[in-house]
Amino acid sequence: MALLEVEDLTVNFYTQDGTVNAVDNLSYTIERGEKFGVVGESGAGKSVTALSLMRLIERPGHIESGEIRFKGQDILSMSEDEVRSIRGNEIAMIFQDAQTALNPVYTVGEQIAEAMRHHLGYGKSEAKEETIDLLAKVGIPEARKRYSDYPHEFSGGMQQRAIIAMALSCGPDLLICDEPTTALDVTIEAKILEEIESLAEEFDTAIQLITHDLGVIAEVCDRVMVMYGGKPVEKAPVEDLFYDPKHPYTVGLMSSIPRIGESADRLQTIPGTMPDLVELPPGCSFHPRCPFAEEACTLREPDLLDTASGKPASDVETDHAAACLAYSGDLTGELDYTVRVDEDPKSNAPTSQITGDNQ
Ligand SMILES: Nc1ncnc2c1ncn2[C@@H]1O[C@H](COP(=O)(O)OP(=O)(O)OP(=O)(O)O)[C@@H](O)[C@H]1O
Repeated sequence: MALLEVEDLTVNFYTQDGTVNAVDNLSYTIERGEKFGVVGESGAGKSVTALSLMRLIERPGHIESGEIRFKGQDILSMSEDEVRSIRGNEIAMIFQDAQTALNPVYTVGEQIAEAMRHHLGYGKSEAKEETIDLLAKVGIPEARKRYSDYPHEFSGGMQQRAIIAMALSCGPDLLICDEPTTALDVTIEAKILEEIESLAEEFDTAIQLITHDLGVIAEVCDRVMVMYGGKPVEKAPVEDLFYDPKHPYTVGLMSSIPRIGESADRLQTIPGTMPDLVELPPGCSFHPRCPFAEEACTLREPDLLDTASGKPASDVETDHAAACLAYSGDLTGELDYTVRVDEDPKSNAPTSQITGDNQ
């Protein structure tokens, strides 16, 4: 049994402009200790998916259907008390904006110690010593002294480290990180990502890392799901995704990874924007932006298929799946792109360039 099994999750928001289908029939699994990336542009449904796992979707949002099984138990059918005992304890979450997660009126150390006392039943001095240990582990210098500092006395990077310490304080099995480094300087970003990765390894915590940046995924994750318009368009082990992307949207995302030393005007981005989720285009929702789109793409919505066999990903064991008519044999042309992967000496992340007639 996987640690987390999300099956056919559908989440809508009932707005004045109409029903926003933010997450549409989404399925994925995360194994124990696995680092799973979720990537896509703004509005793809990444955060709504994460909030659903913690059952934190509020009006006008509603989880319409699906199952979210954590260690085999369906989170969606649990009582509010049961969910509360899992939240922040077995499943922890780190948000982009650390400041909102720290309470300004308590010292950083007290907040973490309090979480430990509450969830783990530690005594006062035990919780304090454990907190100091944890602060040191996440890279806060002079942790004993900083224990009594208030959040405003910490820099942005330090605050984010404190949030990581808080999230890990109860030894969660799953850590959801939603854009954990977006608000930070790039040099601090790399360090924090390393920190998250090595701590997750030490605590054997699985990670669901949400980002719009494939470079961040390459640094940290084992497997990745690319989302577009509330649906997964590609799922693969990270290496396969980088060296052999199968969905044109993924290819477009890869060509937008900035490379150190490369001027911004040479970067390609995918023309167009995410469609309006109230009125999705017919057929494949990516077709208006896809350089390979044909008439069939405007008519038929592609299923997520195993790219090797063309069989539905829901029916077969698949390592690499994509939702594109190219894999069901419904396209007359080819997906004509080549991906060049350059190993960047300054980072572990491969970066890619797209060449080909259609780019
Ligand atoms: N409270 C809300 N009310 C109405 N619509 C919402 C609400 N929250 C999210 N949505 C809609 O759900 C869709 C998915 O949003 P979500 O925040 O999950 O995207 P995302 O991929 O996480 O993007 P970002 O990277 O900007 O956070 C968007 O179209 C958004 O407008």
